[in-house]
Amino acid sequence: KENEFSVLEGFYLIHETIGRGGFAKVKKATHILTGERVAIKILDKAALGDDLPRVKQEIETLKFLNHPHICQMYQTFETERKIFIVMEYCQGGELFDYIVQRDRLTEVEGRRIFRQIASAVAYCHKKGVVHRDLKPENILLDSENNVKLIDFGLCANSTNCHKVELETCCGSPAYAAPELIKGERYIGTQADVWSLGVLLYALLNGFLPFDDANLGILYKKIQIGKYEEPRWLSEGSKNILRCMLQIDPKYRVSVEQLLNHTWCQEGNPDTLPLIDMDDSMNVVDNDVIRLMAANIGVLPDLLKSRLSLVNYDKYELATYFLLLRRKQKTGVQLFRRCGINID
Ligand SMILES: O=C(Nc1ccc2c(c1)CCNCC2)c1ccc(-c2cn[nH]c2)cc1OCc1ccccc1
Repeated sequence: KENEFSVLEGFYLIHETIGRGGFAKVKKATHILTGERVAIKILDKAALGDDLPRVKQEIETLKFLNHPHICQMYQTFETERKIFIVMEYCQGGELFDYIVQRDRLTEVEGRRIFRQIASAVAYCHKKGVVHRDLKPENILLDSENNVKLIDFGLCANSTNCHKVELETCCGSPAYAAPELIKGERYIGTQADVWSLGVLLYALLNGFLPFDDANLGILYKKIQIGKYEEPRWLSEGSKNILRCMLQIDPKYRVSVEQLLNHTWCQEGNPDTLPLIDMDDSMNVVDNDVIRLMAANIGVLPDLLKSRLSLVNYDKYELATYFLLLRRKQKTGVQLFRRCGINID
């Protein structure tokens, strides 16, 4: 029996299991060349059964999403029995646990988290991707409690995601939009905005706007769309929640409009990555290329051309991404001094 990790040997050191999703196991690992921590999502093809297309869908989608608040995919491996997806390390765990530990977030903290989620979703919508399963369990946090959106297994990609109508009813009931649970044809971006409203409500209150153990009653509550506004909610937060939790999708705001809502703009609008992240993606970072080329012993231009074939089964691409993240985190000076010692 081939050791299931032999394909990773020499590239990654595998550590303990940190989480088990539905049909995935997530292990802590180290990217050997840079020493950076990563998380490796391991899926057993046989156990996946007819969920295999969802995983392929997630991999294809993550290939063209590059955003600081979307969990970055670095590399994928496939053996005859397993699929390995090397992901960004999110040691803050699930947003769900973060809220539960605090009962509910303050308005300042809730706004910071919500703006990061909304900027990631706005970026996806601009790229023609609707997530369709937005909920605290699908939002992880990194070591600085910054948001990392995960699980694009249910997402729908299409060039005109703002217009095309989707049928498949999916996602978690408590976060599902009225039009979605009515089984009507719906617009994915509008359903995502409803889920964002349920998410913000959960962040600020610590409980759900529509909840019931009985699914039928829960659906009724969502369609009526009436929810409690606890006394601790500010006028601004009540207003932005109303903009998202409109039962008629025609009256619901878009994510772009959300980011410009006064409530979102309040306080010090910290540097939100509103610029289109892909510009930075297309312009290859020369510091990283020079450092890598020197260490690997190839000419920068050759390395650039190898990286430009952005197919994720290349170790160099993972190395490039991780060094780029390190530079973004540590700043240029520190980065320039760090050599990668390849013996
Ligand atoms: O790096 C990830 N998780 C992760 C890493 C370290 C630690 C924790 C969590 C919290 C538990 N205490 C130890 C610290 C990590 C990265 C990506 C993905 C991922 C990306 N698409 N799909 C899954 C999943 C991840 O995890 C799942 C998880 C594990 C334990 C709890 C909460 C969440």
